[in-house]
Amino acid sequence: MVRNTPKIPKKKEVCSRLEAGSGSMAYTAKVGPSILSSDLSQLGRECERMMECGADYLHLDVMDGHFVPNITFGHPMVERLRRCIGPDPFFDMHMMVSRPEQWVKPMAAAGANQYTFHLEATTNPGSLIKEIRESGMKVGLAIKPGTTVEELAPWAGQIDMALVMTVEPGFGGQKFMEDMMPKVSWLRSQFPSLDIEVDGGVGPDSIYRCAEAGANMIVSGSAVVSSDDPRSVIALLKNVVMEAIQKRSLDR
Ligand SMILES: O=C(CO)[C@@H](O)[C@H](O)COP(=O)(O)O
Ligand SMILES: [Fe+2]
Repeated sequence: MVRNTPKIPKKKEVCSRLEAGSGSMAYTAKVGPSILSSDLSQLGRECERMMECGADYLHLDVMDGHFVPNITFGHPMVERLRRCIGPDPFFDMHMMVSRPEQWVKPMAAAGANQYTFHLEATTNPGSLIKEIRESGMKVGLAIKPGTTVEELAPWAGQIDMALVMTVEPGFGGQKFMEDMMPKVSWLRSQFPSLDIEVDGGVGPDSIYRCAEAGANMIVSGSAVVSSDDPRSVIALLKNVVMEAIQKRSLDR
């Protein structure tokens, strides 16, 4: 797919943009359960349960049966969920869809907070980023395991979050791909203030590698949702990431 790419921004440019935007260079540890593995007939209740157990945000997986071989839900469900759960929980929409441009406005109207699209799904990331921002949402940019991090880098100065997939998108409950960690480390070294999310097979066994590599936004589906004690799993994931962030700041 031919993509219109800008030059890779220098570290300093990204930092000053983020400093200007947020007043701080610090990124924080956040855990966002993916509700894909939960009982979707009880979506509202499941989301409330996750927030009560200490989730920082909710990661909502939208699949269109075309970009990935699975179907979940779309903006009408998100709108209902927003009404049911209230204005506070942050909705990170993971848009595994072939035409991400199509759903920006409907998702914004439905109450989404962040629109994370796949780089592989568009020929014009720049105009999509602009449109998402103009719709009042934060911008996330995701890459599948086969996409290099260098392809994402030119956009890093314009996005709020980079999502490094640690499984092939489409299904929950898959095995964590440790060989994606160099992508996270590279992004963290080049863009020290960027929010970096990992998604797929992340749980108590794999969190140490994610945290050490530099991920700070942790999506966890089956490990959290299917646990007898989701509160403890969320707390563990968050603590491991917080400690890694602290260590990194002391090493600087
Ligand atoms: O986007 C996806 C899968 O495509 C993820 O959000 C998964 O749903 C996470 O679930 P686990 O792999 O943690 O079970
Ligand atoms: Fe996801």
